[in-house]
Amino acid sequence: MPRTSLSVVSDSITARAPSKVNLHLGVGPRRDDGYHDLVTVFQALSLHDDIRVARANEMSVTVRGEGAGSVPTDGANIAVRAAVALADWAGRTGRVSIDIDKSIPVAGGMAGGSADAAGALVALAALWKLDIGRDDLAAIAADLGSDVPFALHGNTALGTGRGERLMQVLSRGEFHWVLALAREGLSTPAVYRELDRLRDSRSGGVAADDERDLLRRPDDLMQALASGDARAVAPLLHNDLQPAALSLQPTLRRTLRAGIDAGALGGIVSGSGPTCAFLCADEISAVNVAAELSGAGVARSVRTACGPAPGTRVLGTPEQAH
Ligand SMILES: C[C@](O)(CO)[C@H](O)COP(=O)(O)OP(=O)(O)OC[C@H]1O[C@@H](n2ccc(N)nc2=O)[C@H](O)[C@@H]1O
Ligand SMILES: Nc1ncnc2c1ncn2[C@@H]1O[C@H](COP(=O)(O)OP(=O)(O)OP(=O)(O)O)[C@@H](O)[C@H]1O
Repeated sequence: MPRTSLSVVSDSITARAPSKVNLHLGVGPRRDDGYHDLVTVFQALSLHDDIRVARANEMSVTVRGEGAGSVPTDGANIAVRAAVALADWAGRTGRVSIDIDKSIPVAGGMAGGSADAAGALVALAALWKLDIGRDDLAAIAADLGSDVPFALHGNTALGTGRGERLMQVLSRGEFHWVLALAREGLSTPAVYRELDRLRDSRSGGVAADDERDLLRRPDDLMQALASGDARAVAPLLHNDLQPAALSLQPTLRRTLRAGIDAGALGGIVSGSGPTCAFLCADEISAVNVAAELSGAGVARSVRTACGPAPGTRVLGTPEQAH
């Protein structure tokens, strides 16, 4: 009988978790708890991390790949926090090894840590054969971080609250992206703080009317996504955090300009940045834009990716792992 991965995975399970870009990110004023209400449209991208878990004598985590040197390998790693939270829910000890293979840039605004948390949750739920419903898993995910529920969900979704409340958005076809990875990361709380500072310095804060505008649902964008027309989507890309990210890393302006000059339909800072995401007309255009951006020297490295990608899932066969 051929050896299937299910026999392999009785000892270890690997989950694949997507990155994300926010096609629209409307940010309300700072709340009393320090968070900001959002209205955001997430799209999951094919750039992913793989998270492998196995039974062990004690909890451990290793990280390799993109930016591995700057990721903690102790209890501060969000995948470890996810394992502890799921073990608590299940009333068991969390003695597992977690091995993370990163492709998602660290502190890049593409929810890399959130992907690792989602990957640990899904892989461990399978390893421990937990009978856990989608809602309980989403609640644990939301406690770990605002982007973690979307990393579980994948595809394209409207996020509200702090980004953890999700509704599926209809998106037709495939969108082709080029990602320009920056040399230095940006801290998410620092970017939100910079947005508050810019707003306070300009107008003394956010007025009630502005607040309604900031948190308006982007219906035009949602229609464009349903039509599958990248040319209609591109001019509707919007990120309220972009001015704050540009204020903290002014060289990103040059990156955004270079992507448009190279032929992208539109470009945006991804989430809290500093990764810049460029939407292209098709796969060939994306390859050309990526080549030109690489040559322009405005990024540490350049990748192509497709969206929407599925949510975090267990890799069932060895073939699927490629
Ligand atoms: C920028 C985005 O990636 C857009 O999807 C997310 O809003 C960030 O989500 P995340 O990294 O999962 O963030 P969390 O771990 O929940 O929060 C980190 C910090 O970001 C800020 N934060 C995050 C989410 C939110 N809706 N408002 C905030 O102000 C807060 O300072 C918070 O302490
Ligand atoms: N598994 C992990 N992967 C990456 N970073 C981690 C991980 N665990 C903890 N961290 C810490 O979290 C910080 C933020 O990393 P992350 O890659 O999630 O940022 P991000 O992609 O900008 O987040 P987001 O897009 O959700 O705001 C890192 O600087 C790192 O110290």
